[in-house]
Amino acid sequence: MSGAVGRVTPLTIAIDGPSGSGKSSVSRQVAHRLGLAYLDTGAMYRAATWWCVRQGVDLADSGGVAALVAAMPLEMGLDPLDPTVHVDGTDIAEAIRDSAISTAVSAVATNLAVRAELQARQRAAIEAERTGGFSGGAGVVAEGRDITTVVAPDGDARILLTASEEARLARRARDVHGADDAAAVEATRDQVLRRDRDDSTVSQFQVAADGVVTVDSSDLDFEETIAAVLHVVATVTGSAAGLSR
Ligand SMILES: Nc1ncnc2c1ncn2[C@@H]1O[C@H](COP(=O)(O)OP(=O)(O)OP(=O)(O)O)[C@@H](O)[C@H]1O
Ligand SMILES: Nc1ccn([C@H]2C[C@H](O)[C@@H](COP(=O)(O)O)O2)c(=O)n1
Repeated sequence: MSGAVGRVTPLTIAIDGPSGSGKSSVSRQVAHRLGLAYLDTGAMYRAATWWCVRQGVDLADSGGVAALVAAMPLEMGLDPLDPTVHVDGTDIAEAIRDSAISTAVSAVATNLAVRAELQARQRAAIEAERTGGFSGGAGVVAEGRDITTVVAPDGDARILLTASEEARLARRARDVHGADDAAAVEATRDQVLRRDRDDSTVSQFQVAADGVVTVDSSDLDFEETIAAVLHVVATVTGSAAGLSR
């Protein structure tokens, strides 16, 4: 529980961006510091992919995949300090980060019926946080690729978090390979750039939509990026909400 009970106006903060831009790590910290819940929508697409692989469906079978995802018993835990992902009672938080899932996830995320199903669940989770849920009604930071544009276009703050291709590849290489030398960066290219190419066929996350504020983290360190996002939240919500919560 965030201790946010009794606060007046719930906040929905929507953050989109390409792979490696820092959405997940920055959103978690922003949510924690503001006493909000944290919704990792990418984890939901990863969970759907894990579930389909587990059930043995061919990911190219769009009808089969859509039917499985429609019935997927997914539970998302929205504590920013300990976000959890369970499907059918199994904790899959680690399994969905496997490189096999990272490689396959775009095939599921570009299935339009899957998107409609998960977007509906995401809207429901956001609404639940505006009235109760983990945050006690304080609200949520939801991040992904289509949150500012499709899932929460009326969000109180909408941010596109970007970074140069070079910065994103280096960050992901350090995460996955523990180094950002040329070999590590090359080995990361598919998981960052090819995935972004595939994912951008169904979502718009490379350029900010109308009313969405861009934060470019290429030359910012982690703390500076969090501060920049908090500053945008405080500015666009028209109060000190983003700083005092
Ligand atoms: N401003 C920053 N400066 C340096 N490193 C950063 C910055 N922001 C995030 N990072 C680091 O970059 C890595 C990738 O960040 P993160 O996983 O949050 O990106 P993402 O946009 O959610 O990626 P994906 O969509 O592929 O899951 C993490 O190790 C994170 O700590
Ligand atoms: N709102 C979203 C969130 C994620 N996706 C897709 C794009 C990614 O390939 C995949 C996993 O996301 P990640 O954990 O890397 O942020 O899910 C999407 O299409 N829409």
